[in-house]
Amino acid sequence: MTDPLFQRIAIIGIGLIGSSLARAIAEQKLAGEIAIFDASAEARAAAHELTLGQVVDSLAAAAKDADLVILATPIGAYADIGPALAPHLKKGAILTDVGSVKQAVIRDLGPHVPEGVHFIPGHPIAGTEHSGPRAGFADLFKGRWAIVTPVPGSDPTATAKLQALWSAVGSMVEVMEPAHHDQVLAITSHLPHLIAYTIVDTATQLETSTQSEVIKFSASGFRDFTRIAASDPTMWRDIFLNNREAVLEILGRFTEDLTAMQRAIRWGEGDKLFETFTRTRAVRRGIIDAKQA
Ligand SMILES: NC(=O)c1ccc[n+]([C@@H]2O[C@H](COP(=O)([O-])OP(=O)(O)OC[C@H]3O[C@@H](n4cnc5c(N)ncnc54)[C@H](O)[C@@H]3O)[C@@H](O)[C@H]2O)c1
Ligand SMILES: O=C(O)C(=O)C[C@]1(C(=O)O)C=C[C@@H](O)C=C1
Repeated sequence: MTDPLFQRIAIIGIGLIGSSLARAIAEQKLAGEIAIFDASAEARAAAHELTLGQVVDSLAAAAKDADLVILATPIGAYADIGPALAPHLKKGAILTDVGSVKQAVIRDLGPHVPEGVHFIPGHPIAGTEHSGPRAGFADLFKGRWAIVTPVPGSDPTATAKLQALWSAVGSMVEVMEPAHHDQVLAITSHLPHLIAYTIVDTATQLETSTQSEVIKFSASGFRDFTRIAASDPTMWRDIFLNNREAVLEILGRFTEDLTAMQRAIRWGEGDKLFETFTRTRAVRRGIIDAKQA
Protein backbone atom coordinates (compact mmCIF):
# COMPACT_ATOMS: atom_id res chain seq x y z
CA MET A 1 0.00 0.00 0.00
CA THR A 2 1.33 3.48 -0.87
CA ASP A 3 1.67 6.18 1.80
CA PRO A 4 -1.14 8.75 1.88
CA LEU A 5 -0.34 12.22 0.47
CA PHE A 6 -0.40 13.68 4.02
CA GLN A 7 0.01 11.93 7.38
CA ARG A 8 -2.31 14.26 9.28
CA ILE A 9 -4.70 16.83 7.82
CA ALA A 10 -6.43 19.32 10.12
CA ILE A 11 -9.67 20.91 8.94
CA ILE A 12 -10.76 24.06 10.79
CA GLY A 13 -14.47 24.70 10.15
CA ILE A 14 -16.48 21.60 9.25
CA GLY A 15 -19.31 23.19 7.26
CA LEU A 16 -20.27 22.57 3.63
CA ILE A 17 -16.75 22.90 2.22
CA GLY A 18 -14.78 21.50 5.19
CA SER A 19 -17.01 18.43 5.48
CA SER A 20 -17.00 17.85 1.70
CA LEU A 21 -13.20 17.92 1.80
CA ALA A 22 -13.14 15.56 4.80
CA ARG A 23 -15.36 13.11 2.91
CA ALA A 24 -13.35 13.38 -0.35
CA ILE A 25 -10.00 13.07 1.47
CA ALA A 26 -11.22 9.96 3.30
CA GLU A 27 -12.69 8.44 0.14
CA GLN A 28 -9.45 8.96 -1.79
CA LYS A 29 -7.31 7.88 1.22
CA LEU A 30 -5.25 11.09 1.06
CA ALA A 31 -4.55 11.34 4.81
CA GLY A 32 -3.36 8.99 7.56
CA GLU A 33 -5.75 10.85 9.86
CA ILE A 34 -8.12 13.82 9.69
CA ALA A 35 -8.39 16.12 12.71
CA ILE A 36 -11.40 18.44 12.89
CA PHE A 37 -12.06 21.58 14.89
CA ASP A 38 -15.11 23.83 14.61
CA ALA A 39 -16.09 26.71 16.93
CA SER A 40 -19.67 25.44 17.03
CA ALA A 41 -20.39 22.58 19.45
CA GLU A 42 -23.32 21.57 17.23
CA ALA A 43 -21.07 21.28 14.15
CA ARG A 44 -18.50 19.30 16.17
CA ALA A 45 -21.21 16.90 17.38
CA ALA A 46 -22.50 16.44 13.81
CA ALA A 47 -18.96 15.83 12.49
CA HIS A 48 -18.48 13.19 15.19
CA GLU A 49 -21.81 11.51 14.42
CA LEU A 50 -21.02 11.53 10.68
CA THR A 51 -17.54 10.05 11.43
CA LEU A 52 -15.84 12.71 9.33
CA GLY A 53 -12.62 12.45 11.34
CA GLN A 54 -11.15 12.83 14.81
CA VAL A 55 -13.08 15.76 16.32
CA VAL A 56 -11.09 17.82 18.83
CA ASP A 57 -12.07 20.78 20.99
CA SER A 58 -9.37 23.35 20.22
CA LEU A 59 -7.41 24.84 17.34
CA ALA A 60 -4.21 23.75 19.09
CA ALA A 61 -5.28 20.10 19.30
CA ALA A 62 -6.27 20.09 15.62
CA ALA A 63 -3.03 21.69 14.40
CA LYS A 64 -0.77 19.53 16.57
CA ASP A 65 1.49 17.43 14.28
CA ALA A 66 -0.66 18.25 11.21
CA ASP A 67 1.29 18.46 7.96
CA LEU A 68 -1.62 20.18 6.21
CA VAL A 69 -3.97 22.65 7.92
CA ILE A 70 -7.03 23.76 5.93
CA LEU A 71 -9.08 26.76 7.04
CA ALA A 72 -12.70 26.34 5.94
CA THR A 73 -14.48 28.97 8.05
CA PRO A 74 -16.04 32.24 6.84
CA ILE A 75 -13.14 34.57 5.98
CA GLY A 76 -14.18 37.11 8.63
CA ALA A 77 -12.98 34.62 11.28
CA TYR A 78 -9.40 34.49 9.95
CA ALA A 79 -8.21 37.58 11.84
CA ASP A 80 -8.92 35.77 15.13
CA ILE A 81 -7.86 32.31 13.97
CA GLY A 82 -4.44 33.45 12.60
CA PRO A 83 -2.78 34.49 15.86
CA ALA A 84 -4.45 31.68 17.85
CA LEU A 85 -3.38 28.99 15.38
CA ALA A 86 0.15 30.16 14.53
CA PRO A 87 2.02 28.89 17.63
CA HIS A 88 0.67 25.37 17.08
CA LEU A 89 1.71 24.91 13.45
CA LYS A 90 4.39 22.30 12.86
CA LYS A 91 7.59 23.31 11.05
CA GLY A 92 7.29 22.21 7.41
CA ALA A 93 3.48 22.14 7.55
CA ILE A 94 1.35 23.62 4.76
CA LEU A 95 -1.29 26.16 5.78
CA THR A 96 -4.03 26.66 3.20
CA ASP A 97 -7.65 27.78 3.06
CA VAL A 98 -10.75 27.61 0.86
CA GLY A 99 -11.93 31.21 1.26
CA SER A 100 -13.71 32.95 -1.62
CA VAL A 101 -11.44 36.06 -1.52
CA LYS A 102 -7.65 35.83 -1.62
CA GLN A 103 -5.94 39.22 -1.11
CA ALA A 104 -7.70 39.86 2.23
CA VAL A 105 -6.81 36.36 3.41
CA ILE A 106 -3.16 36.97 2.64
CA ARG A 107 -3.39 40.33 4.46
CA ASP A 108 -5.02 38.76 7.57
CA LEU A 109 -3.15 35.47 7.83
CA GLY A 110 0.21 36.18 6.17
CA PRO A 111 1.79 38.17 9.03
CA HIS A 112 1.03 35.37 11.54
CA VAL A 113 2.51 32.50 9.55
CA PRO A 114 5.64 31.30 11.36
CA GLU A 115 8.99 30.81 9.62
CA GLY A 116 9.19 27.33 8.13
CA VAL A 117 5.43 26.97 7.54
CA HIS A 118 4.31 27.01 3.88
CA PHE A 119 1.39 29.39 3.39
CA ILE A 120 -0.47 28.62 0.15
CA PRO A 121 -4.03 30.00 -0.05
CA GLY A 122 -6.60 28.25 -2.24
CA HIS A 123 -10.21 28.38 -3.40
CA PRO A 124 -12.41 25.63 -4.84
CA ILE A 125 -14.91 27.03 -7.35
CA ALA A 126 -17.53 24.61 -6.15
CA GLY A 127 -20.35 24.97 -3.70
CA THR A 128 -24.07 25.05 -3.09
CA GLU A 129 -26.49 27.34 -1.25
CA HIS A 130 -26.47 24.95 1.74
CA SER A 131 -24.32 25.13 4.87
CA GLY A 132 -23.05 22.94 7.67
CA PRO A 133 -21.50 19.49 8.01
CA ARG A 134 -24.61 17.60 6.92
CA ALA A 135 -24.75 19.51 3.60
CA GLY A 136 -21.34 18.29 2.39
CA PHE A 137 -20.68 15.51 -0.11
CA ALA A 138 -17.51 13.85 -1.42
CA ASP A 139 -18.19 14.57 -5.11
CA LEU A 140 -18.53 18.35 -4.66
CA PHE A 141 -15.13 19.11 -6.21
CA LYS A 142 -15.30 16.65 -9.11
CA GLY A 143 -14.88 18.36 -12.49
CA ARG A 144 -14.71 21.81 -10.86
CA TRP A 145 -11.83 24.27 -10.78
CA ALA A 146 -9.64 24.73 -7.72
CA ILE A 147 -7.54 27.90 -7.74
CA VAL A 148 -4.26 28.00 -5.84
CA THR A 149 -2.70 31.42 -5.14
CA PRO A 150 0.88 31.03 -3.86
CA VAL A 151 2.42 34.07 -2.17
CA PRO A 152 5.93 35.40 -2.90
CA GLY A 153 8.41 32.86 -1.58
CA SER A 154 5.93 29.94 -1.53
CA ASP A 155 7.83 26.68 -1.83
CA PRO A 156 7.14 25.06 -5.26
CA THR A 157 7.21 21.53 -3.76
CA ALA A 158 4.59 22.46 -1.17
CA THR A 159 2.50 24.17 -3.88
CA ALA A 160 2.71 21.04 -6.04
CA LYS A 161 1.59 18.91 -3.05
CA LEU A 162 -1.45 21.11 -2.51
CA GLN A 163 -2.24 20.94 -6.23
CA ALA A 164 -1.99 17.14 -5.99
CA LEU A 165 -4.60 17.16 -3.19
CA TRP A 166 -7.08 19.14 -5.30
CA SER A 167 -6.46 16.92 -8.32
CA ALA A 168 -6.99 13.82 -6.18
CA VAL A 169 -10.42 15.03 -5.03
CA GLY A 170 -11.37 15.46 -8.70
CA SER A 171 -10.66 19.14 -9.39
CA MET A 172 -8.90 20.85 -12.27
CA VAL A 173 -6.26 23.11 -10.77
CA GLU A 174 -5.12 26.59 -11.83
CA VAL A 175 -2.41 28.70 -10.22
CA MET A 176 -3.29 32.41 -10.14
CA GLU A 177 -2.14 35.75 -8.76
CA PRO A 178 -4.32 36.65 -5.71
CA ALA A 179 -5.31 40.08 -7.15
CA HIS A 180 -6.35 38.51 -10.45
CA HIS A 181 -8.34 35.85 -8.58
CA ASP A 182 -10.29 38.56 -6.75
CA GLN A 183 -11.11 40.38 -10.00
CA VAL A 184 -12.24 37.23 -11.80
CA LEU A 185 -14.39 36.05 -8.89
CA ALA A 186 -15.94 39.51 -8.50
CA ILE A 187 -17.65 39.11 -11.88
CA THR A 188 -18.17 35.33 -12.00
CA SER A 189 -19.39 34.76 -8.45
CA HIS A 190 -19.67 37.84 -6.23
CA LEU A 191 -21.68 40.13 -8.54
CA PRO A 192 -24.17 37.34 -9.46
CA HIS A 193 -24.77 36.74 -5.76
CA LEU A 194 -25.27 40.45 -5.11
CA ILE A 195 -27.79 40.66 -7.95
CA ALA A 196 -29.64 37.57 -6.68
CA TYR A 197 -29.79 38.88 -3.09
CA THR A 198 -31.07 42.23 -4.38
CA ILE A 199 -33.72 40.94 -6.79
CA VAL A 200 -35.17 38.55 -4.18
CA ASP A 201 -35.17 41.32 -1.58
CA THR A 202 -36.88 43.72 -4.01
CA ALA A 203 -39.58 41.12 -4.67
CA THR A 204 -40.16 40.48 -0.97
CA GLN A 205 -40.60 44.19 -0.31
CA LEU A 206 -43.50 44.50 -2.73
CA GLU A 207 -47.03 44.92 -1.35
CA THR A 208 -48.36 41.84 0.42
CA SER A 209 -50.78 40.88 -2.38
CA THR A 210 -48.11 41.05 -5.09
CA GLN A 211 -45.66 39.28 -2.80
CA SER A 212 -47.79 36.15 -2.51
CA GLU A 213 -48.14 36.13 -6.29
CA VAL A 214 -44.37 36.32 -6.65
CA ILE A 215 -44.16 33.05 -4.72
CA LYS A 216 -47.17 31.49 -6.45
CA PHE A 217 -46.18 32.27 -10.03
CA SER A 218 -42.41 32.21 -9.65
CA ALA A 219 -41.18 30.65 -12.86
CA SER A 220 -37.73 29.20 -13.18
CA GLY A 221 -36.07 32.61 -13.76
CA PHE A 222 -36.95 33.93 -10.31
CA ARG A 223 -36.55 30.50 -8.71
CA ASP A 224 -32.93 30.31 -9.90
CA PHE A 225 -32.26 33.63 -8.17
CA THR A 226 -33.88 32.41 -4.93
CA ARG A 227 -31.51 29.43 -4.85
CA ILE A 228 -28.48 31.68 -5.01
CA ALA A 229 -30.03 34.20 -2.58
CA ALA A 230 -30.48 31.39 -0.02
CA SER A 231 -26.68 31.19 0.41
CA ASP A 232 -25.14 31.69 3.84
CA PRO A 233 -25.44 35.32 5.07
CA THR A 234 -22.26 35.26 7.19
CA MET A 235 -20.13 33.89 4.38
CA TRP A 236 -21.44 36.41 1.86
CA ARG A 237 -21.25 39.40 4.22
CA ASP A 238 -17.58 38.53 4.71
CA ILE A 239 -16.97 38.15 0.95
CA PHE A 240 -18.38 41.61 0.13
CA LEU A 241 -16.53 43.28 3.01
CA ASN A 242 -13.26 41.65 1.95
CA ASN A 243 -13.42 42.04 -1.85
CA ARG A 244 -14.72 45.58 -1.72
CA GLU A 245 -12.58 47.23 -4.42
CA ALA A 246 -13.03 44.53 -7.08
CA VAL A 247 -16.78 44.24 -6.42
CA LEU A 248 -17.33 48.02 -6.50
CA GLU A 249 -15.34 48.27 -9.73
CA ILE A 250 -17.39 45.62 -11.51
CA LEU A 251 -20.63 46.91 -9.97
CA GLY A 252 -19.89 50.31 -11.55
CA ARG A 253 -19.53 48.69 -14.99
CA PHE A 254 -22.67 46.64 -14.45
CA THR A 255 -24.72 49.66 -13.35
CA GLU A 256 -23.73 51.51 -16.54
CA ASP A 257 -24.75 48.53 -18.68
CA LEU A 258 -28.03 48.19 -16.79
CA THR A 259 -28.77 51.87 -17.37
CA ALA A 260 -28.09 51.35 -21.09
CA MET A 261 -30.66 48.51 -21.11
CA GLN A 262 -33.16 50.70 -19.24
CA ARG A 263 -32.67 53.35 -21.93
CA ALA A 264 -33.08 50.82 -24.75
CA ILE A 265 -36.40 49.68 -23.28
CA ARG A 266 -37.61 53.24 -22.72
CA TRP A 267 -36.79 54.35 -26.30
CA GLY A 268 -37.93 51.12 -27.93
CA GLU A 269 -34.43 50.24 -29.19
CA GLY A 270 -35.32 46.66 -30.15
CA ASP A 271 -32.11 46.12 -32.11
CA LYS A 272 -29.98 46.90 -29.07
CA LEU A 273 -31.96 44.48 -26.91
CA PHE A 274 -31.87 41.78 -29.58
CA GLU A 275 -28.11 42.14 -30.18
CA THR A 276 -27.33 42.01 -26.46
CA PHE A 277 -29.49 38.92 -25.90
CA THR A 278 -27.92 37.22 -28.94
CA ARG A 279 -24.40 37.81 -27.55
CA THR A 280 -25.33 36.49 -24.09
CA ARG A 281 -26.99 33.40 -25.56
CA ALA A 282 -23.66 32.57 -27.25
CA VAL A 283 -21.88 32.88 -23.88
CA ARG A 284 -24.19 30.28 -22.32
CA ARG A 285 -23.66 27.92 -25.26
CA GLY A 286 -19.88 28.44 -24.95
CA ILE A 287 -19.98 27.43 -21.25
CA ILE A 288 -21.99 24.30 -22.04
CA ASP A 289 -19.71 23.35 -24.96
CA ALA A 290 -16.62 23.82 -22.76
CA LYS A 291 -18.17 21.49 -20.15
CA GLN A 292 -18.89 18.80 -22.74
CA ALA A 293 -15.44 19.05 -24.37
N1 LIG B 1 -20.43 27.63 0.19
C1 LIG B 1 -19.81 27.76 -0.96
O1 LIG B 1 -20.43 27.69 -2.04
C2 LIG B 1 -18.32 28.00 -0.98
C3 LIG B 1 -17.59 27.66 -2.13
C4 LIG B 1 -16.20 27.85 -2.13
C5 LIG B 1 -15.58 28.42 -1.02
N2 LIG B 1 -16.32 28.76 0.07
C6 LIG B 1 -15.62 29.33 1.23
O2 LIG B 1 -15.48 28.28 2.18
C7 LIG B 1 -15.54 28.80 3.51
C8 LIG B 1 -16.57 27.99 4.29
O3 LIG B 1 -17.82 28.08 3.66
P1 LIG B 1 -18.96 26.99 3.93
O4 LIG B 1 -19.97 27.16 2.86
O5 LIG B 1 -18.35 25.66 4.20
O6 LIG B 1 -19.56 27.57 5.28
P2 LIG B 1 -20.41 26.83 6.43
O7 LIG B 1 -21.21 27.89 7.09
O8 LIG B 1 -21.10 25.63 5.88
O9 LIG B 1 -19.26 26.33 7.43
C9 LIG B 1 -18.40 27.19 8.13
C10 LIG B 1 -18.05 26.53 9.45
O10 LIG B 1 -17.03 27.33 10.08
C11 LIG B 1 -17.29 27.32 11.48
N3 LIG B 1 -16.62 28.45 12.11
C12 LIG B 1 -16.96 29.77 12.07
N4 LIG B 1 -16.07 30.51 12.78
C13 LIG B 1 -15.13 29.63 13.23
C14 LIG B 1 -13.94 29.78 14.00
N5 LIG B 1 -13.54 30.98 14.45
N6 LIG B 1 -13.21 28.67 14.31
C15 LIG B 1 -13.63 27.43 13.87
N7 LIG B 1 -14.74 27.23 13.16
C16 LIG B 1 -15.48 28.32 12.82
C17 LIG B 1 -18.81 27.39 11.58
O11 LIG B 1 -19.26 26.95 12.84
C18 LIG B 1 -19.22 26.46 10.43
O12 LIG B 1 -19.39 25.12 10.87
C19 LIG B 1 -15.84 30.29 3.39
O13 LIG B 1 -14.67 31.02 3.58
C20 LIG B 1 -16.33 30.47 1.95
O14 LIG B 1 -15.98 31.72 1.44
C21 LIG B 1 -17.66 28.54 0.13
O1 LIG C 1 -23.02 26.83 -6.85
C1 LIG C 1 -23.24 27.65 -5.98
O2 LIG C 1 -24.26 27.64 -5.30
C2 LIG C 1 -22.24 28.67 -5.67
O3 LIG C 1 -22.62 29.75 -5.39
C3 LIG C 1 -20.82 28.31 -5.66
C4 LIG C 1 -19.83 29.44 -5.74
C5 LIG C 1 -20.06 30.24 -7.04
O4 LIG C 1 -20.37 31.41 -7.00
O5 LIG C 1 -19.87 29.62 -8.10
C6 LIG C 1 -19.96 30.34 -4.56
C7 LIG C 1 -18.92 30.84 -3.89
C8 LIG C 1 -17.59 30.35 -4.12
O6 LIG C 1 -16.58 30.92 -3.50
C9 LIG C 1 -17.42 29.39 -5.13
C10 LIG C 1 -18.48 28.86 -5.78
